Formats: sequence, structure tokens, C-alpha cells
Amino acid sequence: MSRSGLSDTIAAIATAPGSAGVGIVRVSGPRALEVADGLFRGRRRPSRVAGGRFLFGQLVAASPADGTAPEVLDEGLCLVFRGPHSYTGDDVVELQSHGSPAVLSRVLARTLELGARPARPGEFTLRAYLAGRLDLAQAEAVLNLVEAQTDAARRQASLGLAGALGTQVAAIAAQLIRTLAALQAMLDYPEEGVPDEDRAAPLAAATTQLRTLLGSARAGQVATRGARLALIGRPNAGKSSLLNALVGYERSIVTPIPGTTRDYLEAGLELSGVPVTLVDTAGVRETEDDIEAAGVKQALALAEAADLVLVLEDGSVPREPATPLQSAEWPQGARVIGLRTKADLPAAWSAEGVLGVSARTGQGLPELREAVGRALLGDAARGEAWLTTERQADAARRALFHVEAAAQLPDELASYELEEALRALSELTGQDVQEDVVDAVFRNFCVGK
Ligand SMILES: Nc1nc2c(c(=O)[nH]1)N(C=O)[C@@H](CNc1ccc(C(=O)N[C@@H](CCC(=O)O)C(=O)O)cc1)CN2
Ligand SMILES: Nc1nc2c(ncn2[C@@H]2O[C@H](COP(=O)(O)OP(=O)(O)OP(=O)(O)O)[C@@H](O)[C@H]2O)c(=O)[nH]1
Ligand SMILES: [Mg+2]
Repeated sequence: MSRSGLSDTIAAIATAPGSAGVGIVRVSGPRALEVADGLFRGRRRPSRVAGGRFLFGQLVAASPADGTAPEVLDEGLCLVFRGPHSYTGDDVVELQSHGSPAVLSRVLARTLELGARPARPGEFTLRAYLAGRLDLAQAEAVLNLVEAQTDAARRQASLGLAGALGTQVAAIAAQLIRTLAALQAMLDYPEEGVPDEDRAAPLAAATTQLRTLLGSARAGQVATRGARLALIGRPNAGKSSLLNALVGYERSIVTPIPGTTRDYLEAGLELSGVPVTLVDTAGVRETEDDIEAAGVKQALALAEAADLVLVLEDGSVPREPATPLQSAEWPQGARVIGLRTKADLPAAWSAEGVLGVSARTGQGLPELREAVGRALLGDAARGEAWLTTERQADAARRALFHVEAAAQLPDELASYELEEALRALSELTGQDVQEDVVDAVFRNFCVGK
């Protein structure tokens, strides 16, 4: 699907739906300038100006058959980009009008009358990719940039768009190619005696780099797509109060009566640069009440599905020994932060690794925000490219698998594994992918991007 109609001229509204100061209709393809000539009236015809110029004038509808003047849709600008010096690599024209949905839909309709067809989602960026102006990881970064809700997400996407991931992948591939060359030399000229370190050192370097890259996958996805945090604890532990303190308004009902929260509820906020959905849940306890029991069951399921669980225990009353809710009781590897609540009251207990917080005074909340950031982003190095999609993580995982296999195997078999690893790496940047992979990437784009 994605590669059909590549020589068509496509058009779409590039700006967001709704009213705005300015709105843009973008046209790309061999007939872009002809389309512009047909609907733009200014001092010069768009097809007569050099790329990189803009014209001021009027956007006009079709000329009536009776020879009267065409209807003026709006005044506006026409930007001319001549291929290959454009976003897509083809001729591109932007028609910039006032940002009115009524104007934009008429301008778009006119481009279609003049020979353009509606662009499919992501088709402008797809063309840039197919023209070799972006690699696939950069195209994914474009999507992440458009969707970025926080500065951390923007920063990662911006690094990705600049090609940081491609650069890192190329460095890893270079190590593998060095190893392959050493192996080949050894197989072809065994009598020359190529030293073993020639193969071990670059392989070890590639392994380390791939592990670091994979270590960033969770951070990259969390920063891009956000994370769900479940608040779990016994009735009255202070879950709803903590949620309210974190979001800064009375989102959830708080009372001294245990069992106040029955159904779960969600609130969105930004924590350490990550878009977070906090989930308040019913207090967990044995109960005869069917409604409450349903809430308890739901709370545990929500904890299970969350990216991170905050386990709250009331610090103002003696700690219940060995409750299944103590953070220490959670299975190894579970992502849990243990909290001792109501830290403004005299502490009835304390435990190592459990953070004291007070919803009432705000004590411990900065530390909690920091701990959440650490748990979600890990120590993924700042300034380096992160893997931001599952597709990228999967390719990196396969590359690592083959590199590790190569390190274990005799020479003849190792070179096969290295070739597989290189293939997986080139998928990361999209040099060696099937059309359906490309389609899957661009399917998530909006029309006009
Ligand atoms: N109005 C507008 N703003 C926009 C875009 C756009 O298409 N239109 N972009 C799109 O999403 C982004 C900018 N990306 C772009 C990337 C390359 C070229 C381009 O024409 N490159 C040519 C010419 C470079 C030059 O003159 O120096 C080239 O690379 O050869 C344009 C926009 C963000 N802002
Ligand atoms: N002193 C003090 N009291 C708190 C704090 N947090 C909560 N409380 C009180 O503890 C009681 C229970 O608070 P909630 O936030 O409703 O507790 P919950 O965990 O949501 O309870 P359920 O919804 O019943 O499971 C209320 O009376 C709160 O005012 C705190 O930080 N300090
Ligand atoms: Mg509650």
C-alpha cells in the first residue's frame, strides 16, 4: 500500500483542526506548482519563482464559466520548495491562509480539483523516508515529536530526528564489521594466525553498546508514551490524599472512614518529565461486602498492569506484620516504591527503603517525585539517543542475541550470527525492512505529517 501512488501529487491540511492564527495546506509532488498556479493569485505565478521563496496574494476558487472573477477564498502566502530541496524531496507548495477550518477545507478542495489527491496519514514523511532524506528511526522521531507532551519527550524526539540513533547504530555496526573481517581473514588465511583479540575486543564493545541502548528502551517508551502509576494500600493508608497532593487539587474523595474509595479513578500529571497517569484504587482488605470486594480485586489487577506501583502504608499506626502489601513482599523485579504515609504525625514504625511522605505537609513529595523519575527512566544516559518504540527495542534485542551467540561459537558459525546481527541493526534504521514494517510505522501518523 505505502509505495503505490508515489508519483501522485498529494495534499492535506498540515495544521491542527480548529481555529488558529494561521493554517497551512501542503501540496507535494510533480504537479504541486501547477496546482499552486491554479489557486494562487499574486504578483508572480508560483511556478515562476525559485525554491525557497514565498509570495503574498489571494487564494481563489475556480473561475466561473461566464467569465466573471473567481471567488476569493482568503488572502495568504504561497511558499515554494523545489525538489529535491524540500521536506519530501519532491516539489512542495505550502498555501498559508488564516487558520479557519472553513477556509482550509475550501483551499484543500481546490487543490483536489486541480489534480492533487488527499494524502494518506504520514505520507509526506513516508516520501521523505523513501527519498532517503530520513531513516526509519528519524521518521519515528517525527511522530514522537508531533505527539510530545513533555519537555523530556520533546528532547528525545529531537535527538532522534537529528539522527542520533542512526549514528549510534552505525558505530555498533562498525564493530561487528571489524569482527567479521577478522573472522574472514582467519578462515581464508589460517596460516597467517590472526590474533584472537581482534575478534574479542570489538565484539565485547558491541555487546556493551547494545546493552546500554536496550537499557534505554523502557525510558524511551515511558518518556514518549507516558506511564501508569497505581496507588495501592490498605483502607485509610492515605492513597486518595496522596493523589490529591500530587495533582494539586481535590480530585479524589478523602474521609476518615476506611473504604472511602470504591471504584478506581485516574488523574494526569507530569512527574520528572514523564507524562504520568496516577490511578487511585480501593483499599485492599478482606471484606464481606461484595461491592468492596470487587473494588479490591480491581485494585490488584490495576497494580499488576501498572508501570510502577506505589505501595502506601500508614506510618501513624503500628505496621501490620507480613501483609501482602508491604513493599518488601512484592515479587523481585516488580517495580514498586514503598511509602510510609502521614509522616507529619509521630512515626509508629520505620523501615529501610521505605520513603516517608505526608500529603498534609508535602514532606517527602520532592523525594517521591525523584524516586518515580529514577524508577521510570533508570540511568538512561542524558544526551544519548534512546530507543523509543517497541519496534526499535525488538530489533536491538535480536541484534544483541546474535552478537552474544557469535561470542560463544566457533569461527565458521560466528560469522553467520554476526551477519544476522547486522541485519537486525539495519532494521533499526530501516535500511533492510519489508514494506509491512514501514506501513506499520506510518499508520500511526496523522494526515498532513
Ligand atoms: N511551514 C512549515 N514549517 C515546518 C515544516 C514544514 O514543512 N513547513 N516542517 C516539516 O515537517 C518542519 C521543518 N522541516 C523541514 C525540513 C526540510 C525542509 C526543506 O525544505 N529542506 C530543503 C531546503 C533546506 C534549505 O533551504 O536550507 C533541503 O533540505 O534541501 C523544510 C522543512 C517544521 N516546520
Ligand atoms: N495527618 C495526616 N493525615 C492524613 C494524611 N493523609 C491522609 N490522612 C488522613 O487519613 C484518612 C484517610 O485518607 P484517604 O486519603 O481517604 O485514605 P485512602 O487510602 O484513600 O482510604 P480508602 O479510600 O478508604 O482506601 C483521612 O482522614 C485523611 O485526612 C497525611 O499525610 N497526614
Ligand atoms: Mg481513597
